[in-house]
Amino acid sequence: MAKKQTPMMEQYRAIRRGLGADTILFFRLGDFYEMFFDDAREAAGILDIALTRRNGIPMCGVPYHACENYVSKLIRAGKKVAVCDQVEEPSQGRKVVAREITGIITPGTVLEESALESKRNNYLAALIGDKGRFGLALLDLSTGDFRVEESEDAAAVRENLLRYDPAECVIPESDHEKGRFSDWLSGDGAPALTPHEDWTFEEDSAQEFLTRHFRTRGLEGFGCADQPLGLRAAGAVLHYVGDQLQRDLSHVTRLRAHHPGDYLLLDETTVANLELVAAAGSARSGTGPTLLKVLDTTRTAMGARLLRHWILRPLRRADAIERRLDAIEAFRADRNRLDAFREHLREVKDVERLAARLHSGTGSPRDVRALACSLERIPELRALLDDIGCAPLEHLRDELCDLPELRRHIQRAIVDEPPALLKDGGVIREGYHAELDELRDAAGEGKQWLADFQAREQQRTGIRTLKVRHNKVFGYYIEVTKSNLEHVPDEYVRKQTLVNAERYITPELKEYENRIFGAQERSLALEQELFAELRRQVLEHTAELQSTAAAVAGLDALATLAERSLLLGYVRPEISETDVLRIHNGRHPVIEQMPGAERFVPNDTELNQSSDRLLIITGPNMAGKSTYIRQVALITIMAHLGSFVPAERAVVGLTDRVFTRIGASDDLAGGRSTFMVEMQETANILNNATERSLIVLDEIGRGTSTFDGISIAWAVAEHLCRSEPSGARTLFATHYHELTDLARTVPGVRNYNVRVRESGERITFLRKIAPGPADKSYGIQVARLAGLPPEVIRRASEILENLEEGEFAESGQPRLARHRPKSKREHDHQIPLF
Ligand SMILES: Nc1ncnc2c1ncn2[C@@H]1O[C@H](COP(=O)(O)OP(=O)(O)OP(=O)(O)O)[C@@H](O)[C@H]1O
Repeated sequence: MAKKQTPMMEQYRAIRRGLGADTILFFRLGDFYEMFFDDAREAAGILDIALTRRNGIPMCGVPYHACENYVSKLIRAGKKVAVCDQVEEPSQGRKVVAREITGIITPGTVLEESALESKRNNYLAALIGDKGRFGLALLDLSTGDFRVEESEDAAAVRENLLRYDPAECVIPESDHEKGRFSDWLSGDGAPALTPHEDWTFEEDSAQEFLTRHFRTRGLEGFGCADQPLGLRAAGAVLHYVGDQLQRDLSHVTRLRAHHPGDYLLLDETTVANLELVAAAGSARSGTGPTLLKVLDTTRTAMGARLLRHWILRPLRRADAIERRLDAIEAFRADRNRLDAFREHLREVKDVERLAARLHSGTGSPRDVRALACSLERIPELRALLDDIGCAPLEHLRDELCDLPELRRHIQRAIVDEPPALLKDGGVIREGYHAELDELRDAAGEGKQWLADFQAREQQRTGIRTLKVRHNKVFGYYIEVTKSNLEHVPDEYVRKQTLVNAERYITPELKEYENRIFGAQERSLALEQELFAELRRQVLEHTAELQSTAAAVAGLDALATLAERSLLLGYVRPEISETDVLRIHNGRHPVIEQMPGAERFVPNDTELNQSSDRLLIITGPNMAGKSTYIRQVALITIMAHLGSFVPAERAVVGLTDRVFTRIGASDDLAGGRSTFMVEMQETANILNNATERSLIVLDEIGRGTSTFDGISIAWAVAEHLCRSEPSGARTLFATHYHELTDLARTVPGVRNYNVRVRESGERITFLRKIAPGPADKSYGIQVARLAGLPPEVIRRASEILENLEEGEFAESGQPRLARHRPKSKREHDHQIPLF
């Protein structure tokens, strides 16, 4: 386009040039934020708004007063939004009004309520790798949660990063250029990537940023001394958020060190396979049943976030697990107390995010009011824990602060139901501030005066339809319809002529108008001042509010687990330092809750390293093999997160990782076939399992030819049992009956089958696990149950018989075409290979 640019477009381009391709520039023009060029094309699609053209330039826009929802939508789509405002009043003679970027909102730093999910954290991550070690920092700006961890185990760091599911990840610029970490941070639901200057990740810079932020002399007090890389990542986070984005960080008061060894590691596949927080095939917040859904009856958003976190990061230290179990036990001991406690929790709002919003300056009068209402519940919560006699709960109780003076102050200051926006006024309660009351009286009297004035003028002029009205241009005026014009007094000053009426003012009216407006304006300004002061007072208590929020979250999660355990019939697991996993009458926590499902049949499990190391589970299709092996994994995970478990008794040895290889799924987008995915997952397990791991394998080798499949499955099973130091405890569900022979040759292998009862052509699923291999597959019976047409079933039976009788052609292929006389048995044994 050879057209000369307008000065405004030049200004736009100059500002846009400084921003990355993943950022959309909101450019303020009058009452709109406009987007141009590629920004406009992309945003119009995401926001579902019209894309137009002016002078050939693609553009779209959103009204400035409603921009929050649009920003939230873009952020949820993984975009960053730079807001560019006019920073001076337009004046004559100026070609273009000055504009500047006044804020950048990114997926990892957004605080707008509409962009956040109340029941999950919103993390900004930073990642750095150096000399074979990796450091990770995670900040949830919406709550103030800030943590670091470090490890030389790249896979563990990657898995942990994914567990936190960050919305955005900061990495050093040079790593980004080299494409480092790209395989960690790509794919569906991957975080927005933010390359950030290398020097901010250096040790010296990190030291400076962290000590400056936390106002400490050194970093020793954080207990992160052994995590220099974690601290470097944390430094970069502080620089990015505080210095580059200029966001308030004063509510980030703690940095916590996490040691990957303290947690049971769950990889991405396992989290998905076991449907811990999202149902199979569903997006991030899918709708199907999950473990989280069964367990989450939390009463507060803080509790919900914590419980989710516990499920994704179960513990690995017995003392920490026992503390949670003790707390649940104590809650369970008194059902009335538990119910009352949970009832009070209902009234506690999201104190953590309220405090963060107030820090960022976006907190509304309703937020402050909600804070006071929440604080009001604290004394009752504390009282309910007074004689509970359980150290972990007493510890949490002592962290609860009700800040009575602050609470009373807020209640005195703010009306019961404040408006959403401060600028609407009516936020501060009557009687709180004498001057405000006077101003409001003056404004109120003014309004009364207007009513009286109208009545008086009607009377005086005899014009019954005379009205005192108001608009933005003239302020207050008197309106008289055309038919009454002859009665208009001389002192009325005409301001405007309409088709049917004339508009007038009088000096008296104007004088009162000034009084009313003056009083209204001053009272609004005063309200804002008073509110700002109140907010300052709230912020002085940030530390107490945060510790209260953390304690409420913990208490809510524990009380929830107690309530669930009572309602769903769970027992306290016995945590063992040994390698045993012994479950008596265990159940699948999710399947047993499915509405309309058959009554769940409980089953036992015995796994240990010495004698029952690898269980081969055979049985017909649909018998319940997958359900059984998942249930064992889920019970193990539940015990580690400190929950009671669905069983009559469970002894759970401490476990370092749970691996799963379940089902077949193509990764078409990633260009990997079913079999390739399966083998890569298996390789990951064989390479990383330790003698402390639990492995759940469902149908290995199904994605290839039968003989290849059996051979691979056999070798994998042998390897798992034999190789040292691995020898993880394994559950192996399979249709390959050949594998049951492993029990004869490899020590530690045990056969189990899921029993069915056969009566004639019918089979009944008993859902019971019994020692020994299954005798046959019943594939055809299950196919009949599924409704395959009778002729297909008949023909399959026939082919099966041919196969069983060794009807092979010289080529080695079964003579499938051969038909048998009708009188022959139609349904019989399948060869185990089927
Ligand atoms: N112990 C049980 N009690 C009650 N119902 C069960 C039990 N185990 C499984 N089921 C039900 O049986 C269905 C089939 O179970 P599952 O998928 O585990 O079978 P499978 O043996 O793995 O089958 P396939 O070999 O075809 O994959 C489940 O969806 C569940 O509803």
